[in-house]
Amino acid sequence: MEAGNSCGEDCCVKVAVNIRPLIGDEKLEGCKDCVTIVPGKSQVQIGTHSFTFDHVYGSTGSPSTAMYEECVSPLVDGLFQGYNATVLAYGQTGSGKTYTMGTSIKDVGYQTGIIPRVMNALFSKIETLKHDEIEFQLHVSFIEIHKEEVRDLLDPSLANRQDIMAANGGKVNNVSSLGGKPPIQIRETSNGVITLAGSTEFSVKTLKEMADCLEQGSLSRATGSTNMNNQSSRSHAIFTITMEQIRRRHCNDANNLNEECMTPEEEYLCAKLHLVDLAGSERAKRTGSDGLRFKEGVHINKGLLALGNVISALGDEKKRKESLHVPYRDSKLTRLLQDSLGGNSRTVMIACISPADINAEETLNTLKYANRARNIQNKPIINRDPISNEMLKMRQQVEYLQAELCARGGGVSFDEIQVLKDRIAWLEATNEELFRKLNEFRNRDGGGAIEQYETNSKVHPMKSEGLKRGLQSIESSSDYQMSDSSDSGDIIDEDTAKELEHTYLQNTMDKELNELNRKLEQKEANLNSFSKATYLLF
Ligand SMILES: Nc1ncnc2c1ncn2[C@@H]1O[C@H](COP(=O)(O)OP(=O)(O)OP(=O)(O)O)[C@@H](O)[C@H]1O
Repeated sequence: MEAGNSCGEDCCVKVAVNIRPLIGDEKLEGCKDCVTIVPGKSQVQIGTHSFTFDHVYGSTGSPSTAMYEECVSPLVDGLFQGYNATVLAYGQTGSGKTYTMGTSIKDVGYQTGIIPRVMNALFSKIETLKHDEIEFQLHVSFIEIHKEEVRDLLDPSLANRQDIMAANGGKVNNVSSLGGKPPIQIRETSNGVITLAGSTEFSVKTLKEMADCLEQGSLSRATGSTNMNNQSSRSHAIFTITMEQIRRRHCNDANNLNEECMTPEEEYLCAKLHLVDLAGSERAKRTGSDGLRFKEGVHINKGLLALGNVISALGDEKKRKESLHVPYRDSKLTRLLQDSLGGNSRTVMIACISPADINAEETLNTLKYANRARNIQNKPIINRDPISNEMLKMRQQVEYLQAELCARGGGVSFDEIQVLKDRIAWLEATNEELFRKLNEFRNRDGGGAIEQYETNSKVHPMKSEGLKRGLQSIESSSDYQMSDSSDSGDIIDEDTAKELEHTYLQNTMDKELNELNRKLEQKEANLNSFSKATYLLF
C-alpha cells in the first residue's frame, strides 16, 4: 500500500479516560473511590494531581455510547475515506480494558464493547453505501503478542486449543506448549507499512462472520489468573479490520458522450483499523509471585516500557522537530504499532482506570502515561494501492495529452485540412499541365530553343547580351510589324526574323519555367504544413 493524499493537518493522538465502577472484590474489601471527575472539563483528579484529557467517561457501568460516538465513530468514518486508525486500551490489570474493547465473550462488556459496536457500525454503513457503485471487501486478523512472540489467534490449528482450555477450566497456563503455527514475523514494506508475514486473514462478508472471528480469537487468547484479576489477559491482543473499497464513477456529462465517458473511473482505497487490548500495565511483582506470571509480567512491562519510550520520543516537541530516533524496534508491540504511532494513522488511546484507593498508585501511573500520549502528532493520509495510484496518474496523463492535442490542433480544423487537400490536388493537376506544355514546346522546337537558351544564358554572356537586345526589339516589334504592314516601311530579312522568333520562344520558356518553379515551391510549402497538421491530429 502506498501513501496517498495527506489530510493536510497533523492530528494529535486523542486520549480518553474510562473509569470503571468499583467491582466485587474492591467493594468486599471496603475500598474507597479516590478518583474524581471535574464536571464539564474533561478533567480527572487523584490526590493532589489533576489531568486534562480529550474526554473522560466513568463510573456508569457499561462502556458508554458517548465514548463510542465521540472517540471511535469518527475513526470508523475515516476508514471509508481511506484513513488508517488505531484504538488502544491501556491500563493496569483489572482496570476494564478487555471489557471496554469487548474482546472477551465471557464478559458483559462483550455486548457493548468497542469492537462489537465497530462491527455493527461498519456493516450498517456498508449497507447504506452499497447502492453507490462502491464495492467493499473486509478482512480480519487477530493476533496476540505474548512473551515477545506474535501469535495468530485465528490459526485454524488452534481450534483444538479451545477444548484444552475447556478441560483446563478456561485457563491457559502455558500457551507455548499448545502448538499452532510458528511465530509470525513483523515486516516493513519499502514505503513504511507494517505487515505481518504468516498471519491468518479471513475475508468476511457478514457481521456474523466477523463476530465469529472475534469470538474464536478471544477464546484462543492467553489468559491466566493473577492476584488482581482471575481472568487476566496476559498478552497484547490486536484485532485488525482491513477494508478495501473500489469506487466507480461514470461521467454524466450529457454533452460529452464520447467513448472515454462510458468508461468508469475507478478508485481503490484500503484502510486498516487496529483495535488493541493491551496487557496490564502494573509492575510485574503486583500480579503474583508465581514464576510464570512474573516472567509474563516482565515481558509485558518490556513492551509497555518500549511503548512508553516511543510515546515520550514522539511527544517531545524538541525531539520531534530534530527528527530524533524513535525506538520502535525495542519491542514487538511498538514495531507493530509503528505506523499507528506518530505515523499515518488516526489514533485514540483509552486509558482505563480503577477508582479504588488500593489501586491509586497504578491509576496515577496510568494517568501520567496517558498524558504523555496526548503530545504525539500523527499525519493521517489516504491509503491508495500503488496500482490504483499508477492508474490515476496515467489517466491524468491521458487527460493532459488530450487537452494538449485539442489546444495545438485548435488552429487546424477538419475544414482547413480539406481545403489543403483540394489545393494539393489542384497543384498536382496544374503541375502535370505545365509539364505537358513544356514537353510540347520541346517537341515543337526539337529541344533546340531550350538548349540554345540554356547555353546562351550560361556560357556566352556576349550572345546573351545580343538576345536581350533582340528581346527589346521583339517588345517593340508588334508596333513595328503593324506599322510594317500598314506602311510597308523597313523590311526585316529572313535570318533576323528567325533569330527574333527563336529569342521570343526562349523568352516565353524562361517565363514559364520561372512560374513552374514558383508553383512547385508553393506546393512544397503547402504539403509541409499539411503533413504537420495531420501529425498533430493523429
Ligand atoms: N465498566 C465496567 N462496568 C462493570 N464491570 C466492569 C467494567 N469494566 C470492567 N469491569 C469488570 O472488571 C473486571 C476486570 O475487567 P477486565 O477483565 O476488562 O480488565 P482488564 O483491564 O482487561 O484486565 P487484564 O489486564 O488483567 O486483562 C471484570 O470482571 C469486568 O467485568
